[in-house]
Amino acid sequence: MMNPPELQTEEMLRPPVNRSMRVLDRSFFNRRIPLSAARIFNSQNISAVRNTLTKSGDGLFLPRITTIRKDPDPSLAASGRKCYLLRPSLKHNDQGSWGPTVSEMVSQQNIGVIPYELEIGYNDWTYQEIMEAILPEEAAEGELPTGFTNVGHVAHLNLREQYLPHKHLIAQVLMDKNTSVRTVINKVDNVGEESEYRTFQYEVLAGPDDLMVEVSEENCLFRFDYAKVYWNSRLNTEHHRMVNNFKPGEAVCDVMAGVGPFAVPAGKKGIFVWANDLNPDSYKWLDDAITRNKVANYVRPFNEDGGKFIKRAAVELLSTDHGVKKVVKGPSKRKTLNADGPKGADVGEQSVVIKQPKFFSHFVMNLPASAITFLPSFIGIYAGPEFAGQEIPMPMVHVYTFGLKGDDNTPEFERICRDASELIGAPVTLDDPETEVFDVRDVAPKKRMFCCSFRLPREAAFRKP
Ligand SMILES: C[S@@+](CC[C@H](N)C(=O)[O-])C[C@H]1O[C@@H](n2cnc3c(N)ncnc32)[C@H](O)[C@@H]1O
Repeated sequence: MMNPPELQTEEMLRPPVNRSMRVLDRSFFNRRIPLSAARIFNSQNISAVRNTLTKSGDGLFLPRITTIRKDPDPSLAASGRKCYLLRPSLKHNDQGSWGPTVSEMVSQQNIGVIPYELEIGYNDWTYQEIMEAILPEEAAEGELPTGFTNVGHVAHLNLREQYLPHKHLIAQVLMDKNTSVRTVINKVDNVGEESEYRTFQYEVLAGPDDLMVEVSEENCLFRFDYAKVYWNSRLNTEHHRMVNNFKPGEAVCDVMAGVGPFAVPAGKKGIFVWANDLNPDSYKWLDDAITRNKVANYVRPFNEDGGKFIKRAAVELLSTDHGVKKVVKGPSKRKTLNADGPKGADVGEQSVVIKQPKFFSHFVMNLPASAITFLPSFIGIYAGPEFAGQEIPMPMVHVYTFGLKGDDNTPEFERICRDASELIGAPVTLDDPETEVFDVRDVAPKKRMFCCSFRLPREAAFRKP
């Protein structure tokens, strides 16, 4: 472990640089750094010495490096003697570099100043620091591939072209530095972006090709094969926001439910959800999540095309009798004396049946690339003879879509409402206080994901074919 002689100590406190490394060589990062240390004569004084030297700025400041160490002399170390690492510019053999605090402590015989060789290695550097040391120079300009999404034990990278020659190296360091990561994958092309089930093509860069993951969201546990179904951990805030719109006892139709990140947490809140997805694998893992999270009383899975499901579900809900028995607390104290008990007595718990409503209060369609094109399915949704004479509350429709990113979103919001109006054949306008276009998140430099929520216009819902 020889240091290049021209290196100054300060430089050695950064990881050594090797931009031609292709296979991870952890030992390359080992260094012995000549420093000085304060030998603490009285072990009772350790924290006092450390506090004084930290305050005066004479201590070594290097994140993650322990500055209180065993004395380098083995016989002193054996008797518990410690030393405190000092700033690199303070040299044990140059009293002129000590400064007033160290000089005074030495003259009072609190400390001695001794040479200390600090051994430092791969484990002492962060992922970021190692990336800066091994990736091409542009990396220093803040272009580091630090962004990855964690799905259970899988780290999912989407590496830019310039990093592809270093992909295995990046993956290995990423895995070393994140103990919960067991497999690192990289998205290989954009074909998956447009795939029917919103899955993607990937290559495994490190660890086993095992994408069976377990993730937790909103206190619900999901298990699924990430290679076969859609999941995006970055949507958790949006899932939470949407579920907050639903009230216990309401019925919700989740038209493109995936493995259930809206449906299952909503079920836990006592909301009746009919959750559908066209992908048989999504259906399988949605069903699994329903059982796993014990929401089968509230969430029912379906596996068909969303466009057809919208009308069919509306009709079937009307003729479905379903309820959930629930134990609720009665009023805590009796107000009057009656035959059942004395005044002031606790009436305790009682069992009630929460009936599934006959009409959906919300329809959710999260398939931003094309969900808006499913809006014509709402035309005439309540025009069938089975609905005649019913008093039907109009549902809220929440449709996700992509749009252009700009400083002012208003033109894009208006464009989305215009598209929705055209497709549904009735006005959807921002003048209606119930209409909202919510800015969900950035998906690319010029692309954003929005959610357009509006009350289904009656004229669309009752229009005869
Ligand atoms: C963007 S994902 C959203 C999944 C889930 N709602 C979420 O928030 O994570 C879109 C889902 O729509 C499903 N899908 C695609 N085409 C569909 C269709 N015609 N009918 C129903 N579901 C469809 C996909 O399989 C995928 O699970």
